[in-house]
Amino acid sequence: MSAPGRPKREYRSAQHEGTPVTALAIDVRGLTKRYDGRAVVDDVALQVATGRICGFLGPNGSGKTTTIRMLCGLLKPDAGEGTCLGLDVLRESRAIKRQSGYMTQKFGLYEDLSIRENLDFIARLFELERRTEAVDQALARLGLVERQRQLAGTLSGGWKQRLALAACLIHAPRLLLLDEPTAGVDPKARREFWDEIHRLAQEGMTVLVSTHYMDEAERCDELVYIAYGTVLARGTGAEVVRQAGLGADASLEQAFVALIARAQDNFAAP
Ligand SMILES: Nc1ncnc2c1ncn2[C@@H]1O[C@H](COP(=O)(O)OP(=O)(O)OP(=O)(O)O)[C@@H](O)[C@H]1O
Repeated sequence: MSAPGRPKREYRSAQHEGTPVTALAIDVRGLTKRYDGRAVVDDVALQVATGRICGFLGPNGSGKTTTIRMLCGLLKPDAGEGTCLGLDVLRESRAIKRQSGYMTQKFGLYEDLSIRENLDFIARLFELERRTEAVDQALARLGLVERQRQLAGTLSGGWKQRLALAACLIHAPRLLLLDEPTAGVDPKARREFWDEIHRLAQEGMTVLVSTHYMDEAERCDELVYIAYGTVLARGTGAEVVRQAGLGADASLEQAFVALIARAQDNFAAP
């Protein structure tokens, strides 16, 4: 786990200057979403301090994507309340969307546009005033300058993820919601991606990132483990291991296996 006490600089963004920085970038409780009468997210509470990297883990279908989509205002919760970036998740979802970057599981950019054209398109959607400058900054930040004319469809998985992250950053958000951003990406590209996430957090960006990779969980400041739509454990790695009822020398993977075994007894259909 990265050092919890590391100093933070405020993530500066031209678009959101003057917006107050709240101590908790995410502060929600009771979040619930039902489909066909079944709660797929059930009374979830999440608190993430500004500038922290929170790993969001859980088995397939446990409710991570649904939770993330409720946080960024793409999905209306059936119940729950709270704030993202100090904005009400129920009433101010438009403002939350403008100040957060959401990276979906699937590459969502245009394969027949170049890297630069994709970023320019996103900048237009956000109606950015200094569009060229924003695109240039995103290209430079993610090391994409030399490839800017390359068609997105011809990029490898790792470079696609870089482009997707650049697109998330184009409007200088203060919160990143990343849904399995490195799925299927090779270890070197994953490591570089995470180095960038840490640089952003050092500048004050808050990051909620879902992942199935244990080495990525290790690189988070804190973790939330969810299954059956319910939070089973949260805290630092050591705290999660303790909550799983294991000794201090147990791994995170062992902790998750123990937590899910316990949850199966409580939640699984007979
Ligand atoms: N629009 C929908 N209609 C009906 N059920 C849905 C819908 N969206 C999600 N679900 C169900 O909600 C549950 C949680 O899905 P969700 O995608 O949030 O899980 P997840 O933890 O992100 O999974 P994964 O790790 O596989 O991405 C699943 O059982 C899924 O089938």
